[in-house]
Amino acid sequence: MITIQNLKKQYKDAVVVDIPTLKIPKAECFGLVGNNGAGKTTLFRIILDLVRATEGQVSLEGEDVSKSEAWKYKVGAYLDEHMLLSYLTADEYFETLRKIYNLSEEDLEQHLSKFEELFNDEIRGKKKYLRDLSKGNTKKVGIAAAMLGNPEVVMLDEPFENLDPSSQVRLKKLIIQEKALSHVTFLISSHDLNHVTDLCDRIVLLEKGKVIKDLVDKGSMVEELNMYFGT
Ligand SMILES: Nc1ncnc2c1ncn2[C@@H]1O[C@H](COP(=O)(O)OP(=O)(O)OP(=O)(O)O)[C@@H](O)[C@H]1O
Repeated sequence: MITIQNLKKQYKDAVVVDIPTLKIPKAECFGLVGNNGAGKTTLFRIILDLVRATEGQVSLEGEDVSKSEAWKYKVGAYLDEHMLLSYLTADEYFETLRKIYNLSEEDLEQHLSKFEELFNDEIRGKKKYLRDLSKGNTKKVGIAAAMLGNPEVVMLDEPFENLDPSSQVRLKKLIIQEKALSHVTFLISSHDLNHVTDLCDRIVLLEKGKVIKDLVDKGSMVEELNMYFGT
C-alpha cells in the first residue's frame, strides 16, 4: 500500500501538488492523468524521493520514503532517460542491473524474453549506446529495466509516448500479462486515455496538483475523462 498524507509541493508561490490523502492498495493498476503541468511527474518524483515534498509524506508499506531506504528494493521506475546509464549498450545496461539485483543469467534471460516482441529486434545484440537509440527504443529499455528484479511497485511516466502503434499494443499486452501473473502495483501516468483506461483499475485525475476525480468504475471512466478533456 502506498499512502499519501497531507502532501504539498510548492515552488515559490506556486503549489504544484496538493493531496490531503490518497491510498494506492497493493496490486492496483493506478492510472494518473491530467493536463500538462497538472503535477503528475512531480507526484511520481516525490513518491520516488527524487524531489522532497514541502509538507506531508509518502509511505510505502508504512515506511516514509524520505526517511528510509528499504523500499528502494521494492520499487522499479522509469520516468525519463536520465534514469539510464546512457554510455552503455542495452546489453551492458541489463547486465549491470542483473549484477545489482543479484539475479542469475537465466533470470535475466527469462525477464527479457517477455520483452522480445516489444523490442522487435532493435534493442539486444546491438552495438549502439543507449544515448544513440531512438526515443521509443530508449523508452522500451527503461520500461524493461523498471520491471526487472521482481519489484512490488512499478512506476511508469508516459510509457506509451514515442512508441509506435504496434509497440503500444505490445506494451499494453505485456503489462496486462504481468498484472495477471504477479501482484505488482502499477502506477502509470499517461495522456493516452484509451490505453490508460484499458489498463488501469482506477484513474486519478489531477488538476493544478489536486485530485479532482478518483474513478474506479470502468464503465463510466472513459466518458468522464472525455467530458473533462473535451475529447
Ligand atoms: N524544479 C521546478 N521548479 C519550478 N517549477 C517546477 C519545477 N518542476 C516542476 N515545476 C512545475 O510544477 C508543475 C507541475 O509539473 P509536472 O511536470 O509535474 O506536470 P505534469 O503533469 O507531469 O505535466 P506534463 O503532462 O506536461 O508532463 C508545472 O507548473 C511545472 O512548471
